[in-house]
Amino acid sequence: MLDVNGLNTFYGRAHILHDVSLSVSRGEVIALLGRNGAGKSTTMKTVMGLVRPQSGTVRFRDTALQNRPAFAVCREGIGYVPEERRIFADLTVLENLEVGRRPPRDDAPQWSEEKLFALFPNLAERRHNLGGHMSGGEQQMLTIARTLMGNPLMILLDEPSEGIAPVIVEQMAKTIMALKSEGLTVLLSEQNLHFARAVADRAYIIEKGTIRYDGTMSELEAHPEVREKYLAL
Ligand SMILES: Nc1ncnc2c1ncn2[C@@H]1O[C@H](COP(=O)(O)OP(=O)(O)OP(=O)(O)O)[C@@H](O)[C@H]1O
Repeated sequence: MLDVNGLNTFYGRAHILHDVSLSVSRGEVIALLGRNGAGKSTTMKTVMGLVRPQSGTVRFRDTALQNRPAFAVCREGIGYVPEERRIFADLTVLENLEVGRRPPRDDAPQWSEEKLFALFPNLAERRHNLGGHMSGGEQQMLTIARTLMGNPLMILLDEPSEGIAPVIVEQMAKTIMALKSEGLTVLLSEQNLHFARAVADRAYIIEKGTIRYDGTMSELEAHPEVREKYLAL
């Protein structure tokens, strides 16, 4: 569904991504693993058209996306949840969701507020609360829920477990599994191998902007030396 090939991305003169290639098939949950500063966010931003690659291609269902602006990438059906949660602090939970509403697509799971409240019970209880009054974990859930209101075919989640309480991390893993069972395709970035283990089918490991490893989660289990070399354990 998503095919990224040979991406080279620079910030100014700093060469950040080196020939990054990865692919995600329909219905898969794929983890992009790596330590702080390895290039996970830059990979996502490049796919989303927020940062322009100097070379390489991004194809989504046979449409070339490289060098397309972010709004066009969203319109093709890719939703993006950045690391810094971007909720509207002075809108209620319901209003935040309404902002994300886009027309349904025939070939993507369709979401309504009620369906999302079933998936995120914490948000249901607080539907009339202001976004700014929610905890970090709830804001993270709200950002994901608002992205789903756009009825995407695929979502990119940048470090969904970062900076949230352990009990919410567990809920987050369950939510991602529920999204997968709805047929949504997911690419998530993580430093937390434990979280990735719980949700992902396959993983890529990135270090210094280079993909060092790819394989199924069980293959990664069988290679402790890879985990030790490239991941925070
Ligand atoms: N806007 C920017 N300008 C210059 N350098 C940047 C910029 N954003 C990120 N970098 C650098 O690019 C490299 C990759 O950063 P990136 O944010 O993609 O890493 P990451 O794997 O997502 O890690 P993190 O968990 O810290 O976000 C780092 O060395 C970082 O310092």
